[in-house]
Amino acid sequence: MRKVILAPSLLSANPLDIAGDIEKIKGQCDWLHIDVMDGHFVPNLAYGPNLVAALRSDENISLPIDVHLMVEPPECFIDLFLPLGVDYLTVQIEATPHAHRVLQRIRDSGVKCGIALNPGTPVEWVAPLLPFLDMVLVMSVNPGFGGQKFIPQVLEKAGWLYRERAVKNFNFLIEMDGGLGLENVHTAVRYGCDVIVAGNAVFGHSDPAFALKTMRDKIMEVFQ
Ligand SMILES: O=C(CO)[C@@H](O)[C@H](O)COP(=O)(O)O
Ligand SMILES: [Co+2]
Repeated sequence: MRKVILAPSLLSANPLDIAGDIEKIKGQCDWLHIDVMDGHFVPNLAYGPNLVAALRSDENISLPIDVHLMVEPPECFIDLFLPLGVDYLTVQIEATPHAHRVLQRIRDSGVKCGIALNPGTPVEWVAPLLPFLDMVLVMSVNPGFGGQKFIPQVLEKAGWLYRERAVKNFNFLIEMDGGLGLENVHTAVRYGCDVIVAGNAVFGHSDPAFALKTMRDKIMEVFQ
């Protein structure tokens, strides 16, 4: 059985009580997913290094931190995050002509590197990068906002990555982000996803820990 990682997105947490929301879910999740938005690559603004630093220095929070940079160009911003003790730093492939160089810099700093693909970006774009990647993030909504509708056509990208990884013996994780919840989490896992990001389905629920536990149960059914 594959280990499936649940990574709630703090974009949908209560901005006035992020620590309180993390306290509610920390027994039921594996990572924390943090969205960074620049108002340029995406039409929204969200989170930055100060939140990441505050989370990392909080002794009550030991969960791995997965930072999703929706900023252009990422090479101008990665140095803000690399010294903070993040676990994964993911950049969008559409945001730079120098994806390989950016990934190398992330890796050289001892941080795991990921590349994200918008729904309209062909998955083959990442093919030359696969040997150097720790994670591929398949966006299942257009980036910029939480609470959007899942785009099912992206599932095939996860399937392609899963097969490519098996055939060529690569090590990257396959992450999916956007519009995921109780009704489709099992489908994403069936297509090969290892990391499930969910914002609205978790923090929009009256009991976020219960929402995560129910997602976990749905995932378990895939392997039975
Ligand atoms: O990167 C993004 C949005 O750009 C995500 O991480 C969202 O935060 C996911 O939220 P939901 O679609 O699960 O509500
Ligand atoms: Co994200």
